[in-house]
Amino acid sequence: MEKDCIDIDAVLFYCSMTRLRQSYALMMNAGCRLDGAMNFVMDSHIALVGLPGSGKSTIGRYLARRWSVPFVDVDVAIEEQIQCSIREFFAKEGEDRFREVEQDVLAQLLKKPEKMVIATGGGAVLKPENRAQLARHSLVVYLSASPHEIARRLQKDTQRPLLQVGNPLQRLQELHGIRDPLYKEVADFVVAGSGLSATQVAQRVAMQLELGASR
Ligand SMILES: Nc1ncnc2c1ncn2[C@@H]1O[C@H](COP(=O)(O)OP(=O)(O)O)[C@@H](O)[C@H]1O
Ligand SMILES: O=C(O)C1=C[C@@H](OP(=O)(O)O)[C@@H](O)[C@H](O)C1
Ligand SMILES: [Mg+2]
Repeated sequence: MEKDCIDIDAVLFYCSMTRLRQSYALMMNAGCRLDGAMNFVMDSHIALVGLPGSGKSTIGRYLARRWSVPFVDVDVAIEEQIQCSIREFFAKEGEDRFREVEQDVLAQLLKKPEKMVIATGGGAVLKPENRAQLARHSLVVYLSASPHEIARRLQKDTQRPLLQVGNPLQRLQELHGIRDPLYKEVADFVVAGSGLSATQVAQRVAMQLELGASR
């Protein structure tokens, strides 16, 4: 083994990437806006997972625009299929039936060859089949946010059936307890969003992916 042989190009490349990451992180922390995307080629779908209200739909739309790729919100695709709102469907058919439709729609989307940004529904990770499909066909980003912050964001929400309860914060804490390990299990990256604006979170996700993601 040639143990004294060092690939100087590799070392220099590593150093420059480290500097670039540090500069990028400093700019983010200083609240700089980066409107122009780096030359980022998506070689798989990018799927966002996280609790309802963590920002999957908002941030997914931003990322797709930034990278000029299609954006698909699984909840919207489900509503097109069921021809009514998710809230109505929950009331009429129940959560188990909703989960079956969700599984079907997600699997169809993940099979598409054109690479896109996908905002999943907060409960998509509950089925092991969905976690396996996500891990196989996409790079998964977990947008983590605290139940307290999400409860504040969704104070006026009437569309998320699971949160139409007397104490939405408590429900979010329960959902967090069950789902946080599942989000972490399936995620390639975790981006913590508490205390940040949606734009800041989106830029953090962009930074992570543009500087180092591939599957
Ligand atoms: N980081 C954030 N800071 C503040 N508000 C946010 C943030 N991310 C999302 N929001 C707001 O929270 C609400 C829910 O966001 P949404 O993208 O629909 O979440 P999800 O798709 O994960 O359920 C929206 O009103 C959105 O504008
Ligand atoms: O957490 C959940 O189980 C759900 C989250 C919703 O999507 P968002 O996470 O976009 O709110 C939607 O799929 C449905 O109401 C169920
Ligand atoms: Mg959503």
